[in-house]
Amino acid sequence: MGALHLFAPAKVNLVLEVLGQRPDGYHEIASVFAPLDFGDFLTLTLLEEPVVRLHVRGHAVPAGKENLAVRAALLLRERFGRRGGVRIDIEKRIPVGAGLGGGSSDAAAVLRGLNILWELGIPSEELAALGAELGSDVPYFLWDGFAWVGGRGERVEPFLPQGESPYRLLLVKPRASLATKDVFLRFRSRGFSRSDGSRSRKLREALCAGDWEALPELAANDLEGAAVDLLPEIAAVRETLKELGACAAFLTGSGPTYVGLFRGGEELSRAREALTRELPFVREATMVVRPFAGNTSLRK
Ligand SMILES: C[C@@](CO)(OP(=O)(O)O)[C@H](O)COP(=O)(O)OP(=O)(O)OC[C@H]1O[C@@H](n2ccc(N)nc2=O)[C@H](O)[C@@H]1O
Ligand SMILES: Nc1ncnc2c1ncn2[C@@H]1O[C@H](COP(=O)(O)OP(=O)(O)O)[C@@H](O)[C@H]1O
Repeated sequence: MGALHLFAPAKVNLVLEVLGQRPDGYHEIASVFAPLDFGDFLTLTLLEEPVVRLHVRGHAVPAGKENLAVRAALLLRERFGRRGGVRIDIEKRIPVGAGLGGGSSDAAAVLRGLNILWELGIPSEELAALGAELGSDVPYFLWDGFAWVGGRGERVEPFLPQGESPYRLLLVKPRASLATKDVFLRFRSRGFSRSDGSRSRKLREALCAGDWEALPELAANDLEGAAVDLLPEIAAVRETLKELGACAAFLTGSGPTYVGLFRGGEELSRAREALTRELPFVREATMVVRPFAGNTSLRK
């Protein structure tokens, strides 16, 4: 029986703008997503019995049908009627409910992997539509690289920044997690101001022109006020990152993980040591700038 090893990267939102609420209740966003060299590892092993089994090491995640990776496999089986089953092993390194997109990345990896192992030949657009049924972030993870993302997450426009990022990232998450839904609800009920999408467009243009200096100025997240309302202690994380030499500190996704951008390795090491003493999850990472692989990578 075949097996496939997959890397499911974490993401950060370099800019996250909320443009308004849609008739379906979701929010229209404009965002720049960047993939990291840090993520989960998955192994998919085909089984003869028609079952989907899950084995997880590392951070605790929901078992069974609540798990997005399992849901991705069940969705494919239901739509494409495969007889066999699959065992999904996840080495869960991305913290859960962190704004780093871990569950969505696992689900996308399972969609990509089973499309290959079960020889389904699903074209990338159709796979992305299936992904959107599982979660707003899933379509992004079916692509490989930086992307401008719009709609509720289903509009994914990959782009290739020029040159290499001069920054190292420090990801810092307090013990508590935040549910995306609660953060959007708070955003609405507090009437936090909305954006017009120009920041995301500007950042995409700057990175495509190799202007990495624009990143610390443009990095921002409209959900930050709502996340801080729900978890006031995270405001201190931002301040500490700045005091420790980050050239920018911003929230990723619906939080509560903060991203510190560092130019120098020494400052980053000092910040990492200082924060590790206080907080449970502190991790260095790099944004992965690589050529956009395009549709064909999904059909391999
Ligand atoms: C905000 C973002 C930005 O990357 O990040 P995360 O913090 O979750 O990573 C995402 O758009 C999140 O995507 P995802 O985590 O897949 O969300 P979903 O499961 O689809 O939605 C969870 C809930 O969040 C709200 N939601 C989500 C996305 C969106 N564009 N508008 C919304 O209002 C809805 O209430 C929905 O029921
Ligand atoms: N494989 C999985 N990995 C992480 N979270 C999962 C997974 N499957 C289901 N979930 C659930 O999805 C929700 C969002 O988790 P996650 O994707 O880690 O956060 P975020 O959307 O903030 O990036 C959590 O409630 C978590 O319990």
